[in-house]
Amino acid sequence: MLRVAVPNKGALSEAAMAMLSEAGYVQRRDKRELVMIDEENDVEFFYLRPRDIAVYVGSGTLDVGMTGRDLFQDARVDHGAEEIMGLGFGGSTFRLAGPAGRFRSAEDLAGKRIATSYDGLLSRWLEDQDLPDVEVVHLDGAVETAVRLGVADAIADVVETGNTLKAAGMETFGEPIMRSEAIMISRHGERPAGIDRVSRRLQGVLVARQYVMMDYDIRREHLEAASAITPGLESPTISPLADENWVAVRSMVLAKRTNQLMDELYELGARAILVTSIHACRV
Ligand SMILES: Nc1ncnc2c1ncn2[C@@H]1O[C@H](COP(=O)(O)OP(=O)(O)OP(=O)(O)O)[C@@H](O)[C@H]1O
Ligand SMILES: O=P(O)(O)OC[C@H]1O[C@H](OP(=O)(O)OP(=O)(O)O)[C@H](O)[C@@H]1O
Ligand SMILES: [Mg+2]
Repeated sequence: MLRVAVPNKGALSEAAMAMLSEAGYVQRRDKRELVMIDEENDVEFFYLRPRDIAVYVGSGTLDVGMTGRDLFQDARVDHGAEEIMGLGFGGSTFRLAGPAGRFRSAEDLAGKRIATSYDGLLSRWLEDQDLPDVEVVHLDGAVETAVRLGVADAIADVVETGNTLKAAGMETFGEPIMRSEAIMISRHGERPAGIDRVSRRLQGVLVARQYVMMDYDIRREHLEAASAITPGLESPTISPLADENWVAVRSMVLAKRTNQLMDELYELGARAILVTSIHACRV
């Protein structure tokens, strides 16, 4: 049975469970359940702190897990586990910040104290910088308050909307240290049985969320131009119509481009343009 780690709380938890449900897996209904066996799919889910998931997978105790890329790199278990796919949610940046107007670039950090909950990530970044005498101050959370309370001069933290920083009178400076999203990690070495099936299912969810199905009729002489507008993932499906001067075309397109593509196709002469959502798919 494949053993999969899922975030039990925090920013990634609900989206991770929603994605697994969409991929056809049974998820826990009660927050107190720590393990959930999905007999039919031969998978066992363990609900764990997202920060600990890299440790379980990295040590080989669990086969795969969902966590944040920033948390994975922070755990420094890169020899034990590897990222196998991005999951398209939980996006954030990991950035330096300080009191508004105090720092202009990372170079201004020489001799300063930086508070963070991600010491592994910050220390690794510092190793590549030429910044003498920087002290890393570990805090468990709410690091935005560290400067006001005098335990640090700057912070390095997760920034999504930036609202938390703003409310604390802080602003970011320098380039982001990293860009993160939820990822799937797998233990190194021999690929656990069943892992390809799980990742194919999740890939299917990602595609079903991003794409829609577009159908339209077009005169044969415009088919080539229309196919160039909607090339599909592999190539569009072309079906004959009763009127042999016309064909029906079916193609997957990016949902966010739907209206733009319909405009272009209409102007080319396409008619009866229909868009339907994709409930599930395997690509
Ligand atoms: N707005 C956000 N706030 C916090 N984390 C976010 C946000 N958006 C995405 N994330 C991601 O969620 C993960 C952090 O999750 P979580 O907040 O559960 O961890 P934590 O801060 O270590 O735990 P806790 O807050 O329970 O102490 C990281 O991968 C982070 O990049
Ligand atoms: O840019 P924003 O959208 O405001 O989000 C980022 C904030 O959210 C996280 O805190 P969290 O809620 O996890 O609390 P914590 O600091 O105690 O971990 C993170 O540490 C930032 O404080
Ligand atoms: Mg947090």
